[in-house]
Amino acid sequence: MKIAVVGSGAMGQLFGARLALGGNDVSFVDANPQVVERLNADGITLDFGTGTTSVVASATTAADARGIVDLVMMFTKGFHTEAALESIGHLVGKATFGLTLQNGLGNDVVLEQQFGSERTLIGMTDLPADLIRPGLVRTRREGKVAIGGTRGAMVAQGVRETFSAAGFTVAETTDVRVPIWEKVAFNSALNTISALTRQTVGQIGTDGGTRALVENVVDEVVDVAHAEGVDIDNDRIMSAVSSAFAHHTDHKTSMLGDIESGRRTEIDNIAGAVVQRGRDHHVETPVLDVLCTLVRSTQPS
Ligand SMILES: NC(=O)C1=CN([C@@H]2O[C@H](COP(=O)(O)OP(=O)(O)OC[C@H]3O[C@@H](n4cnc5c(N)ncnc54)[C@H](OP(=O)(O)O)[C@@H]3O)[C@@H](O)[C@H]2O)C=CC1
Ligand SMILES: CC(C)(CO)C(=O)C(=O)O
Repeated sequence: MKIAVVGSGAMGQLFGARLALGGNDVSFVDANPQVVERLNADGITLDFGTGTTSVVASATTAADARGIVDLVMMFTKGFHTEAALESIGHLVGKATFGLTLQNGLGNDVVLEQQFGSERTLIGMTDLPADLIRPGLVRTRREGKVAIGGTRGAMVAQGVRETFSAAGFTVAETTDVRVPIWEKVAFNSALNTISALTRQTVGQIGTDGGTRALVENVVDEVVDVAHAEGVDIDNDRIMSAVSSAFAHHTDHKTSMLGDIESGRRTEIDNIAGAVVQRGRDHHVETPVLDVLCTLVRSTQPS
């Protein structure tokens, strides 16, 4: 499959490298010319903790990217998706699918403007990626992806098979909104708390205070999701959280990474989007309200 990964940071490099190692024709697109240069010069090395794997990479900025692709995989931060999609319009043909596994809510709406609802694929991943430097990503093998279509799951089958063939664990799902919202619950808790306390995922798990806060946030997101008609499950979310505490011990969440680098966070795409939907449904989210306010006041304006 001919795939353009748009946004070649931690996750773009992880997924693009694994899909390339799986035999796909992957090109990387990024807004930062220095990232492009490093990827072309050094390729990408994935450090799984138990060993490393390397692959050559072909990267460009959007303006230099050429050729219609089968799949555009979005891995910018949520607030950059619209501009990034506009810049790669020339790679999109009538048969091109768009896929987002970005965190947060509302990514489907942005992709549908470019690909139409028939060709928009949405989903989630709980694989972690830490960008040590462009071309070196620390990650883990434990984790999965879930992929579905905004207009039903059938159209997603071919893309799911491509991911399976590249060695990803692809979760079975009848309603892809469920894993997306369950991941939003997970991120609303772990990403905000890590961003504010500067703790790694493992440290949040060993601190009784932050562990309790995680449970409060998850309860609130579950209430909002149920009000939206999405049947997410508190026990399943807490089990994913426990697994991250055990396996993703040293991982700094992407929101903590952003705070440490003085960059804007995805607070409005993740926890802020839940608060907004809570308001729409008259569901109170007092803990999330406080966390959102604190993260917003911590990030650069
Ligand atoms: N890191 C993780 O462990 C996980 C992250 N996610 C989600 O995946 C998504 C990506 O996260 P992550 O990889 O960590 O983010 P990064 O910030 O590492 O990577 C995003 C990349 O996109 C680039 N970019 C910005 N604007 C554009 C544009 N217009 N066109 C092309 N590229 C652009 C950025 O450049 P610049 O830096 O110059 O802005 C950066 O290189 C987020 O939604 C995140 O929540 C999901 C699961 C796990
Ligand atoms: C914590 C993690 C890795 C969950 O998989 C994540 O989604 C993030 O860092 O944004």
